Amino acid sequence: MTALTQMKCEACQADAPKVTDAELAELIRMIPDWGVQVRDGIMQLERVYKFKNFKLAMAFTNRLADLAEEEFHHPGILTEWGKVTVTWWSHSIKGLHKNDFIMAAKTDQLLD
Ligand SMILES: C[C@H](O)[C@H](O)[C@H]1CNC2=NC(N)=NC(=O)C2=N1
Repeated sequence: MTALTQMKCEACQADAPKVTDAELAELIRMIPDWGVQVRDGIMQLERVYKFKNFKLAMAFTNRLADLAEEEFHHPGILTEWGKVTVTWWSHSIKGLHKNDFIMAAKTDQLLD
């Protein structure tokens, strides 16, 4: 199977299917540092990245913003001193799409 980081997001229409439980179980194993949260009934992927200071946290945030624009798929981002919380879900389907797993894997690559 192609690595998530080699894939591109697809345009996610409102009628696009959410990942099934089986797909979720398979995909979440590919991004072991990410957890699943449910907020207002919406399933989301979330990871907290730690940094030495605010400047490094902000630099990562800006790289993530560029990635989101490239893929036209956008995360929730909370940037604090030494910490960035990144949350991925698909607004159009109010849940998780394969795009979110692709973007989580590509977010991890920003650390390389
Ligand atoms: C308004 C804009 O079309 C939408 O927000 C696009 C672009 N970015 C997006 N990002 C995410 N995470 N989900 C979407 O459904 C989405 N759709």
